[in-house]
Order: sequence, then structure tokens, then C-alpha cells
Amino acid sequence: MSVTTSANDTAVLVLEDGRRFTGQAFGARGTTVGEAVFNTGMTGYQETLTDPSYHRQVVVMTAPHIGNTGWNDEDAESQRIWVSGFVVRDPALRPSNWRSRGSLDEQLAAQGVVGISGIDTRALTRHLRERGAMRVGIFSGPDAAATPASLLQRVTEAPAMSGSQLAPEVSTKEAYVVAAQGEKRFTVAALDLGIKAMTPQLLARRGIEVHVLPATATFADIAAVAPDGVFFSNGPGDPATADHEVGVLRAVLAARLPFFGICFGNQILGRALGFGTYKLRYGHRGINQPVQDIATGKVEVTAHNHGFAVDAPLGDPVPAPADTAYGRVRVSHVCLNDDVVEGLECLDLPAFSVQYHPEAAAGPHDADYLFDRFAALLEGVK
Ligand SMILES: NC(=O)CC[C@H](N)C(=O)O
Repeated sequence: MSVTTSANDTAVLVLEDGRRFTGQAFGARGTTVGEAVFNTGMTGYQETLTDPSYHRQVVVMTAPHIGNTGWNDEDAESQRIWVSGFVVRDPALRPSNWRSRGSLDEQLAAQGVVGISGIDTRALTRHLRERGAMRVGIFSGPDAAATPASLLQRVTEAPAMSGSQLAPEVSTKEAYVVAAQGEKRFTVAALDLGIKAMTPQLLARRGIEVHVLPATATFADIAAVAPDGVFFSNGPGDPATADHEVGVLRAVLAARLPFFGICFGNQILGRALGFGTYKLRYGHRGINQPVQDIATGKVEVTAHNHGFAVDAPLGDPVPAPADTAYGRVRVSHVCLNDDVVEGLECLDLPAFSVQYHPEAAAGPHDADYLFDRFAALLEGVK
């Protein structure tokens, strides 16, 4: 990404299929490319921008007014903004919130994130729904004046999301510990594939001491923590590339350690059990997605951010395709919009995972019970 600064000016958004939108520069001026995806959350842009799972994605917000509450010191889900670009329709001219420390525009500029405003985000989202997620570029400052053909070439030269291995790029380099709140009941090793800050907090609130490990950690590194259970986080990139993590998880399952996975962690459990993963046409991103818990029939409104999904059969439990030693597995949760697999549960191992975000941040807290379910699993095998 190249960044220069200049006065407020015209910016261009170019999709890889040649569709162009013209708007105004927002945030840093310069050039950025990534995968165009849309997020349907009406709130939570700070959490979205700082979610490491958005690494290499240009996020289009479908809600028209973005930036109203500015930028605060409390809501970031990691140390920095991870999106590679940000597309909005009508940014707030002046933030207004008691926690605000500055404007979204200033924060994007300070962190070198190229954005664009004044875009018909409804037309852009409809285009992505019809044609699917695709590569995109945002060009502002002097870069916007280049010929259409050269801008399109910048976009088509960008790497595609399919086949991209990105978790090691966002993961912590050093292991760290998040202390249990109150009395310590359990120790959990959490593989950081792009972990959001809220996740260890919600584990810690259940008396869990969380040892956050880099994505490159081996099973020996996990065992060295002497954990009561193992957690795999959300993260960016194509789960088909996560061979290392799949190998580590198979060792965890063989050791019969309790396991809980979220999002990328769900896709890795799916792969470890022998299912495939595939790319969704345009993914699920937002904080208003209906998911049904098959066992109880209860519907939760949930936070999502995924472009890939596990290819496992809905209905009766099936033997894990990878190895009969893993026993039976069933799809535990399904998205009511499109029947996409939203959770997996092993019936003969203490392991389960969800494709969506029970940690919310942002989003509704309907799925908070899954952290209690993990704590019960830890209790059960202790
Ligand atoms: N939030 C996540 O963990 C996303 C997982 C994966 N990168 C996907 O897009 O499906």
C-alpha cells in the first residue's frame, strides 16, 4: 500500500470485473487492494475494523451513516486496524459520543488505511451479491488520476483470497497469558489465528487462565502449558491452507483434550474430522444473522464474519470421514438464511465449534452460552 496525503479529493473504486464507482477520499490517500466484502452491521465499525479476520479485505458497510460515535479507547479488538480498505456512503462530519477520542476519518488516516466515501453502497452490495466477492482497489490522491486500464491491472494483480494463508501474518509472535478472573478453575491453550480481544476475556470470566499461543505453535507447545482444554480462534484466509493447524488439532483430538473452536477454528475442526471447506459466494458478515441450534430448536441472532464454510451433511450424525477413531459428528448449528453449516459437535470426543462469533464484539450476546458449554466440558473431564 502506498500512502500520500493531500486535500480532500476524488477517489475511485475499481472491481476486478471492471465495474467502477467514484467517490471522495476517506482516511489515508493512496492505493489499496483486497477482497471486496460487505458487512451488514448497523453498529460496531470499530470492532469490525480491528478484527484480524478482515486482513486483506476491503469492507463495504451497508449501513449508510458510519463514524457517528468516532473512535474510542475501549472497543478495539486488536492493536490496529486490519481491513485493507473501507467503503462507506455517508461518513459522520463530526463524531458525537462521550467515549470518542477522535474521528474515524482521522484514525483511518493515522493508521494509513485508504478508504472511500460517497459510494452507493447499496448498488455495490447488490453487485457483490450477484457476482460474488471479488478483488477491488481504492485509488485516491494522485493515484486516482491513472488510466482506467492501469487501475484495473493493479486490482487483477492482487492475490485472490482463495489459497491465501494469512493467519501467521496476524498472529501474536510471542505467547502471553490472560489471567483468570476470580478463582482460577482451568487452564486453556488458545491458538491465536487472529484472535479478537473479547474472546480471552469471556474465557477469563469463567475462571479460565488463557495461554495465547502463536499460530505456529506445535502440539508440544500446547502440551507444555499442561492445559485442561484447547481453543482455536477466528482468523483470516482460506482454511484449505491451514494444514499445520489441522495437524495440531488432530493431535489434540487424539489426546482427548476438550476443544472449542470459533470461525476459522470451526473450519479447522471440520477439516481435522475429514470434511472439506468451500468458498461462499459472498459470505456472512454482520451482527444480525439468524442461526438455529439444532438440538434445542432455539434461534439465536448472531455476529458473523466468514467467507468460507464447512461442507458437512445436515441431519443425522455421521462417522468422522477422516478417522473412525474420532467417532460420530453432527452439524449442531445452521444459518437460517441459507442452510450453511454454523457449528459442529463431536458425539464421542469432547470437541465442538461454531462458525459464527459467540464473543460478539460487536453483536448480540445470544450465543454467550457456548463459553459456558466449553467450561462444562472442561469441568466434565477434569
Ligand atoms: N472470522 C473468521 O475466522 C473467518 C474464517 C475464514 N477466514 C473465512 O473467511 O471464512
